[in-house]
Amino acid sequence: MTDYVIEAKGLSKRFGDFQALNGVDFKVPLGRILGVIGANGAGKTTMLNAVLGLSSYDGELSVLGLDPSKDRDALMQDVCFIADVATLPKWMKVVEVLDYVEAVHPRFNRAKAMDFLSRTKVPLDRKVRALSKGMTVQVHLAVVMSIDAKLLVLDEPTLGLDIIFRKQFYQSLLEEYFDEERTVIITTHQVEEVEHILSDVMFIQDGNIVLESDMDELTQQFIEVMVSPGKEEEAMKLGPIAKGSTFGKSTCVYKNIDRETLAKLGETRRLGLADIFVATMTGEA
Ligand SMILES: Nc1ncnc2c1ncn2[C@@H]1O[C@H](COP(=O)(O)OP(=O)(O)OP(=O)(O)O)[C@@H](O)[C@H]1O
Repeated sequence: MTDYVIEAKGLSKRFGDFQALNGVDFKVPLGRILGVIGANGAGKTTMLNAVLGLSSYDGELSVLGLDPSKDRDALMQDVCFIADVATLPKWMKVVEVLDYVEAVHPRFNRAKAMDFLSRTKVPLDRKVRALSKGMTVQVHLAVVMSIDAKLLVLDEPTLGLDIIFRKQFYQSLLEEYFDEERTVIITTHQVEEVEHILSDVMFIQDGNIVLESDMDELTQQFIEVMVSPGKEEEAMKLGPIAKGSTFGKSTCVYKNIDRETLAKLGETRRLGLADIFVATMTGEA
């Protein structure tokens, strides 16, 4: 077994003429919660599908020491995932879904799933077909969170869920599911809701990884300055990575420039993940 849960080298995916993933290299260590952030169509799902052995790819890829393109069955013993299109058999009642998973998956903990569902309004005797969109996702999450897996991949897991459940979900993911023996990968556009649980982050743009960092390090690196009148020229000389304006004052975002230097230009503040993402991708503060 390698030290990394995932190791990718030159990982590529092409759909006809279109290069969806462009020879990316990355490593994901054990015991981390990685957020994969990118605009629509950036290549997040394409990357996760390769990791899960759901699609072919070029390049080298090892997941839990296995080759996902060849060893998918073995891999699925230790990997659990929820795709951005949550699908469950529509003809089954919720309780039958639990019966089914219990019968086929040796590491499924039914009591845990029941506990999870007891915090929702999902009726166990209702057919999946008759559940609301959010309830279907809740059932799906209850199932995957109750399987003892080494790698959990969540592609837009909270799509269609109300804000209260979304908060509860991420809280229980952190407090009840996650431990240092597991690794979780999450993609979501609701960056503000996950940033407090992430240990690492990866930004993807047009099939390339444009940033990879430890969360703590990342938030230390970026500082926004609301530039005081008369300091604009000085501010530009320090090479901001993004510019904008707030209340008629210009704002600049800097990467890796110490706070004391920047404080001479105006009021400074650290940025959240969403702002760092926008500044990095668009050059706008
Ligand atoms: N089966 C396919 N055939 C052709 N092109 C595809 C296919 N699947 C994905 N693509 C293209 O690859 C690119 C990356 O898609 P992907 O689904 O990985 O994006 P994403 O980052 O997950 O986006 P979103 O946030 O919108 O879900 C897109 O341009 C998409 O149209």
